[in-house]
Amino acid sequence: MTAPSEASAPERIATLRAELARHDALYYRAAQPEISDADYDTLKRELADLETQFPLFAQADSPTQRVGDDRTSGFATHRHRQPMQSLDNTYSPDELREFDARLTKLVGGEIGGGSMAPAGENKTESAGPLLDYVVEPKIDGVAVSLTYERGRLVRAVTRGNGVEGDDITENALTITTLPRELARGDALLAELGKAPLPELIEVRGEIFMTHAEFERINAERAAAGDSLYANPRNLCAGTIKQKDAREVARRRLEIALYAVGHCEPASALPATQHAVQERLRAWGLPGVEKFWRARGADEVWRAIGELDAIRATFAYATDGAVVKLDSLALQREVGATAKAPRWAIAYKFAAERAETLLTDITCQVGRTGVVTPVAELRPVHLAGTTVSRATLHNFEEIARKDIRIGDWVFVEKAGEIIPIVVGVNLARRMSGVYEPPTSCPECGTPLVRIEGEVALRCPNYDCPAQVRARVEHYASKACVDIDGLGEAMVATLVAKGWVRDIADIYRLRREDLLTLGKKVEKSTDALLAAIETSKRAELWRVIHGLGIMHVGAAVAKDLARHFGSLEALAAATLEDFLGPKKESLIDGIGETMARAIVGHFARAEARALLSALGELGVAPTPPTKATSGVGVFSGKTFVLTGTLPSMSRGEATAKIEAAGGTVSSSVSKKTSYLLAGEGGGSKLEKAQKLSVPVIGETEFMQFLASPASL
Ligand SMILES: NC(=O)c1ccc[n+]([C@@H]2O[C@H](COP(=O)([O-])OP(=O)(O)OC[C@H]3O[C@@H](n4cnc5c(N)ncnc54)[C@H](O)[C@@H]3O)[C@@H](O)[C@H]2O)c1
Ligand SMILES: [Zn+2]
Repeated sequence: MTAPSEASAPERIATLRAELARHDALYYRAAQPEISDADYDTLKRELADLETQFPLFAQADSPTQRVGDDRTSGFATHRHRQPMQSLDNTYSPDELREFDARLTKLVGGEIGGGSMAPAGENKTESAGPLLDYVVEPKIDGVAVSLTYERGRLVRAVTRGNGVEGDDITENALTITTLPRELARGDALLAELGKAPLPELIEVRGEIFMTHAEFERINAERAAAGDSLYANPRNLCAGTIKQKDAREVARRRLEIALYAVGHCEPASALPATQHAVQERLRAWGLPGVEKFWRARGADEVWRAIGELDAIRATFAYATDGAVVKLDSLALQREVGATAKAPRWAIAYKFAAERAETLLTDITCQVGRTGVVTPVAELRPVHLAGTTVSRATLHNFEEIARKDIRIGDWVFVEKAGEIIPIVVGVNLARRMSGVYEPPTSCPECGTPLVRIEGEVALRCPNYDCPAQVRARVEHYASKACVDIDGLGEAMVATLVAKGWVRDIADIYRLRREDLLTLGKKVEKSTDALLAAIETSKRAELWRVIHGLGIMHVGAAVAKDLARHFGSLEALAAATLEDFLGPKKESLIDGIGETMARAIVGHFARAEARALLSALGELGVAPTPPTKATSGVGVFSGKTFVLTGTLPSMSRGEATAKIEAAGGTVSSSVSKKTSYLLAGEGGGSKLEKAQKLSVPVIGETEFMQFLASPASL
């Protein structure tokens, strides 16, 4: 691209600013970015370069000068005692060296003494003494500031615009590994007076979601026919901004702390970043997986290489290394710009990218008939694996990226995420337009587009692809769990014409199954026994197995608890789910879901299936009150009393229910635990009289974290 002239620069600058502002809103507020981080960083770099080149057009409120704003409506805002900044970032090793050179010059003669290596030991060309750094993984999550007063957690706030952020305390409290109280530190340190608890401290870190949790949620969504989340960072950002803490509790978020903002008294802090890390750990705060101490640019570079080599083994996504000056005194001395500290830099790892030929776009038909395009690629080596297929999400995305069969495309793999086609090499384009299919690749039925959805669907309930997926889902571990009825077996049964819907599983005949091969008697009998057992599966498993849109396992459990039978659920009307003002009457089930459920059972096929299942002897086991939930508190009944130190009753209730327990309002012999805070009166007496165990918040959190202690 040719650089704009003085005349055309203002226009390009204005375009870039508007584009960046749009992407900021998509990324920080909606948690639904349209472009990759690397593409975003490229745009931002172009703007920064233009602003340097044409200082006349530089502006204090340019996206290059401020922190992206994550504040959303519905949250109280809270001012940080010390601003939360962003980090300057680079993808270039040379710029990393420049960063070190700049700092070395800045603090030049002033360093010395104990922390420095003798000059003779240093093998680089740099003339000055080497600086001490800490190299940390850059966790790809959402920045958060926690305030502890006298050791007790009082608040969690997002970065917001850097000056003030959203108060997400209630949501953050669903993170089971987040300590409500700081530990008094290592006994030895405490004895030496080295880990005093500060009066007030703002601890900074990152809320994130592990790959495993991300995949669990996506698998559940896939099973429910919902669209998939793009990556753990976006899902985490969206989750932490949920308005209902119960929804947050359903997804397991985690946290790592790596820095301190404000601290009173300042003397409670050590003098270096590496010691801060150790101190945070001594206070019981989860820290980063690993950090490196490095002296000078060479060692920093080596540490970054080591991090890059092991970061794939971390449970969470990292998108770079953060290099920080170790001495806090020097950090203060070099200070910060409006947007980022001068004493730190993020070195970002570029997502690995490869170019290859798109040989075809095939279409997969899912359980609910949704047609998903898949890119078939000439096999290419990428981030340690051979990639021959990549997801294209939906047809709208193909149109937006203007992808055509026969194109040379760029494929990227960031972290563990499935490869995606990020764009087309237009210079090598040969072929014409791509037209999405108009009929089902499996059964030929014309495809339809449902109002308000981007997806194309095959509307044929008997479409073999949908039947296979439906039966597989019903028989899967997440549903009624019929051992022996996996993908291959289901495909065979459907191909034979023996199974045309879920109910046909219960019509399978032994003599037919025995024709499937020699020596299949044993496996046939095992399969038939498993099918028989599934007739008594827990109600929520059968509900989940029906494949109602938007209904995953968690919702199925709520429905089972609330309705108690398939018949009652199928007979429910919208009024059973929503009040006169469309407010939700059943926890966790909003309007979209309610409409999907009622709509599902309004279909003749769904009702026919239910009565067939009943006639064939399928009689799911309804939840009994005491064992309705799943989770560490399954079968336990709690009563709450008094004021808990760090959570409201609503929060405590949400946690208990999310873990499968129930909360009741009065103490009886059936009460498992009384969760008591300050000022619990009559309930406490009654519990003691009935010998109901009384626990405090700390024990409660311990139970949650390690159920073995129950
Ligand atoms: N794709 C998009 O549309 C889009 C839009 C806006 C921003 N972004 C991405 O976000 C970046 C800018 O966001 P940003 O201002 O949050 O900066 P950043 O994410 O690049 O770096 C700053 C953040 O890193 C985090 N961090 C993680 N580990 C850390 C550690 N060990 N020490 C210190 N901080 C650590 C902190 O939350 C800090 O706020 C862009 O460079 C881009 O990659 C993407
Ligand atoms: Zn079809």
